[in-house]
Amino acid sequence: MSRHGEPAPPVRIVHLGLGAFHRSHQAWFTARAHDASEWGIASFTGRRPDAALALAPQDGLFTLVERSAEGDSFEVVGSIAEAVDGADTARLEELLAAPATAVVTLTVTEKVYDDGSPDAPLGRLVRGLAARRAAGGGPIAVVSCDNLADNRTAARGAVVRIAEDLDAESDEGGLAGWVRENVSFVGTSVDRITPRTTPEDVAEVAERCGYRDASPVVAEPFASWILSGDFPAGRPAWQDAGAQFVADLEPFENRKLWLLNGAHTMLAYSGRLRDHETVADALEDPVCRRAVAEFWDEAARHLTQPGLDVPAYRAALLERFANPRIAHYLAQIAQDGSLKLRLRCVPVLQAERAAGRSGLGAARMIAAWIDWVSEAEQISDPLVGAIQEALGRSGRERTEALIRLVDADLAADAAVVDLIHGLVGFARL
Ligand SMILES: NC(=O)c1ccc[n+]([C@@H]2O[C@H](COP(=O)([O-])OP(=O)(O)OC[C@H]3O[C@@H](n4cnc5c(N)ncnc54)[C@H](O)[C@@H]3O)[C@@H](O)[C@H]2O)c1
Ligand SMILES: O=P(O)(O)OC[C@@H](O)[C@@H](O)[C@H](O)[C@H](O)CO
Repeated sequence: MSRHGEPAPPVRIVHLGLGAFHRSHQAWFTARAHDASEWGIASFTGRRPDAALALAPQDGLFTLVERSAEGDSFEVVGSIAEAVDGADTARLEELLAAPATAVVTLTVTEKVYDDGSPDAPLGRLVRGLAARRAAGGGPIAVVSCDNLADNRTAARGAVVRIAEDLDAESDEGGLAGWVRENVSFVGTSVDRITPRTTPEDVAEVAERCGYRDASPVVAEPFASWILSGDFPAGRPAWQDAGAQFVADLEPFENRKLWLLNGAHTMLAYSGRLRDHETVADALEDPVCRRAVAEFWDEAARHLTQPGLDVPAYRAALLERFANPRIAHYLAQIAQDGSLKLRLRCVPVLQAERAAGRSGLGAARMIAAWIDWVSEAEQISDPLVGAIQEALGRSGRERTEALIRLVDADLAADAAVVDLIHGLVGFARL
């Protein structure tokens, strides 16, 4: 794949976290805008250079395979003008200092918002913002596209904290104040199921398209992007591809995080315990499906704002999850569970308890996680050490220690601990 000498669109967007989802979502929305020729993306990898090494030789071009239950369609996406190794902080700082750069987007995974080390993505971003301040590059928008509740506040909090630390170390100071005045943090709810690309996908693109793409991306046809916030230096016409701009993001965010991501997490743990590999497999199992429906009933009681149309959203989710041609592996979704439960399950459990109900459906999700971490050969989680320590205990005390890693208040509520302890084992074969 190559641009055959045609120029890439000029870089006006910097992205951190060059993964599969960024390409099926923000890069695709940007390529679909009527002003796409004015908005190129420089996309930086996170921990490893691999994704940049695969894309750079093909001029940033890649194939999006849109996979529906009926078949695949193929589209070359041209919005990534540069694919860069995240370790190249000189290029990042140069681009962020440039007044033409108007937007920074992030898909760095949920746990990275708690990582303030200088070489983590947000540390790099803050050094880039310092370069922008020094160069007089002007205001800019930072758009978090990670599955976090109130991701705008999470991004702002993390960036300002790191800027304050830098201020404390420097003689000049003032960076945190500059960030507060010049960086507009935009909140989003993002949605497009994008599993990891497999070698079979690479082979399929070669066969069906007649060219070699080292790094295609596979996604479902559905795509949604709901945004809230200002873009002081402009943005692409993402609405052309269906993006929605709203004043109050929270109801949409909760609907997506609780119903879609919550169901994913429930299916991941209950499904793995019952030997299923993918979301579609687990959904066919009545035990897993009942657990999802019960959790959804609880979540729906707290999704009452007009316009959310929860019954239609649930029906659409069942259809999306059941797509037999999307192999979305439960093992991938199961990663970082302590953090994901906090976002996808705990708010529903708390809301149910506050309303005087048990929260049985949400409690089941935590019970399934406890069972899964007890059995898993490998646990990928920012709290893996503490999880292992808790697993060394026994009985109710063990359950309580594991719940504490998800939420300290829940662990302090004896009725919740008893409820979850009694549910452990519900999904085992
Ligand atoms: N895949 C999806 O269906 C989907 C849908 C909606 C939202 N999201 C959001 O996008 C995020 C990324 O998803 P993806 O499928 O592209 O994953 P991915 O693994 O393909 O990409 C994640 C990117 O973040 C970087 N990263 C991860 N952990 C890091 C760390 N500790 N330090 C530095 N960089 C790190 C990786 O290097 C990579 O560039 C998710 O965590 C989620 O918040 C994903
Ligand atoms: O991407 P993660 O690992 O945070 O979560 C796994 C899935 O629940 C998630 O990626 C969904 O597929 C996605 O949020 C759908 O839009």
